[in-house]
Amino acid sequence: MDGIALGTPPRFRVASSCFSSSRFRRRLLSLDPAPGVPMDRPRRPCALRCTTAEEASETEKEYDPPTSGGQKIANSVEIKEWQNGNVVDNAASRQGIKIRRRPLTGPPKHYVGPFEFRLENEGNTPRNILEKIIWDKDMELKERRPLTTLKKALEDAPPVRDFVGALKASVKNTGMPALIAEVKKASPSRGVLRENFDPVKIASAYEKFGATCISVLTDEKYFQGSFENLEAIRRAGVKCPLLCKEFIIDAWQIYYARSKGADAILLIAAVLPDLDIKYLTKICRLLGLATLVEVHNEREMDRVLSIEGIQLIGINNRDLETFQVDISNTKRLLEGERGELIRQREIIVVGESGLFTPEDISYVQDAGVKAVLVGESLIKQDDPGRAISGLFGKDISK
Ligand SMILES: O=P(O)(O)OC[C@@H](O)[C@@H](O)c1c[nH]c2ccccc12
Repeated sequence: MDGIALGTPPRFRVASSCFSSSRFRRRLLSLDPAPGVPMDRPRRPCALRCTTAEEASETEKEYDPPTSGGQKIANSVEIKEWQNGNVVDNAASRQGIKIRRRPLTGPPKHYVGPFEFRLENEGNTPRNILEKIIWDKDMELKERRPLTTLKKALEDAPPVRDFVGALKASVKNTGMPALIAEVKKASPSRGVLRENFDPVKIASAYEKFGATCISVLTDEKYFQGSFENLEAIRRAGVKCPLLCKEFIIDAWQIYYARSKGADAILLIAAVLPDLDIKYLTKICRLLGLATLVEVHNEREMDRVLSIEGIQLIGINNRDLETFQVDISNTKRLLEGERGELIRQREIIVVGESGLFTPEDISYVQDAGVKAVLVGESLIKQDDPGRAISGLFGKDISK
C-alpha cells in the first residue's frame, strides 16, 4: 500500500464547500425520509467528512453510535476511526480494499527556473481504472449542489417501488432467475456498446419483454450514462423498479438518486469499507431504497456476510480493476459454507456481468443465483427487448 494516499485522512479530503460546515451537516441531518418511512435521524454520514479538527471533535459531541434496526453497527474503536477519518487509511487496508481515496493534493510542485511542474508517483496517480473512476467521482462530487436544494425534490420524488419484492415474486412465478436488464451506453472496457441510444425506448422494451427490474448507469464520464436517463425512464411510466448504477462514495448521491426516482442503489464492496456500507445501507433504508451490495471475491463476500440485514448481494463476474470476466466466479463464491449461509438467511444473490447465452443463465442459476444483471448482451442487439428471449432461450414476457 502506498503511504501518501493512505496517509491523508479521507474525511478531511472529500469535504466540498457545501459540506464544509457543521451547520450544513445539521441541515442534512434534519432531512426527512421519504413519506411513510419511519423517521430515524442519520447521524454521521460518511459523506460528511469533517474539514477541520475542530469540526471532528464537535461532531464527536453530537454523535451517537450508528445503529441499524436497533442494532449497533460499530464498536467504539471503529467509531473513533470513522470519526477521525481513519477508515480508509486503516480499516480499509485491513479489510483488503485496494482502492485508495484521492489524495488531497496533487503531485508535489517542483520549480526549475520559471517553470513549475508536478512529479507523478505511485501515491498520487491512480493505479487502475476503478481507482481512477473513484478519484474522478470524488472531484465530481465537489461540484454537487447543496443538499438543501434536494429537499423539495425528495418530497416530489415518485414513490419507491419494492425492488427486492419484485425479484422474489418473479422467481416464484417463473422458476427462472429474475432479469435486471441494464440501460448502458458504454463502458471503459467495451467502449460504446450502442450508438443509437434511446434510454426510455430501451427500458420500455426491456419491460415489455420480461425484465423484472431495470438498472440504469448514471456515471457520465466512463459509462456515458446520466441521472437524467434515470429520471426520464421513471417519468415515462416504466413500472419495473429501477437500480441506480453509480459509484457511490457519499450519502449525497443516494439522496440525489432517490430524487430522480431510483428504487435501489448499488454499493461496491471493493470501494467501501464495512462501516461505510453499513452507514450507506442505513441511509437507503431510511429512504425506503433497496441496496445491492456488490462483491467480486471471497474476502468481499465474507465482509458483506458479516454485515447484518443485507438482503441483496451481487456477485460481479467482472473484476473492475482488471476488467477480466469469468462467470465461474459466481459459482465459486456460492460454494460451501457461504452458499449455506446465504440460503439460510434467504439473501437474494444477483449474478452480474458477462452473461450471453441460455447456458450462462442456467450455469449461474445452478450455482444459486435468483437474479441476473445483464447489459452488453442485450444492449448490443438491434432490438434489446427481443434479445431477452434469446438470452433465456425462451419468451419470459408472460
Ligand atoms: O454488460 P454486462 O457484462 O452484462 O454487465 C452488466 C453489469 O453487471 C455491469 O455493468 C456492472 C456490474 N457492476 C458494475 C459496477 C459499475 C459499473 C458497471 C457494473
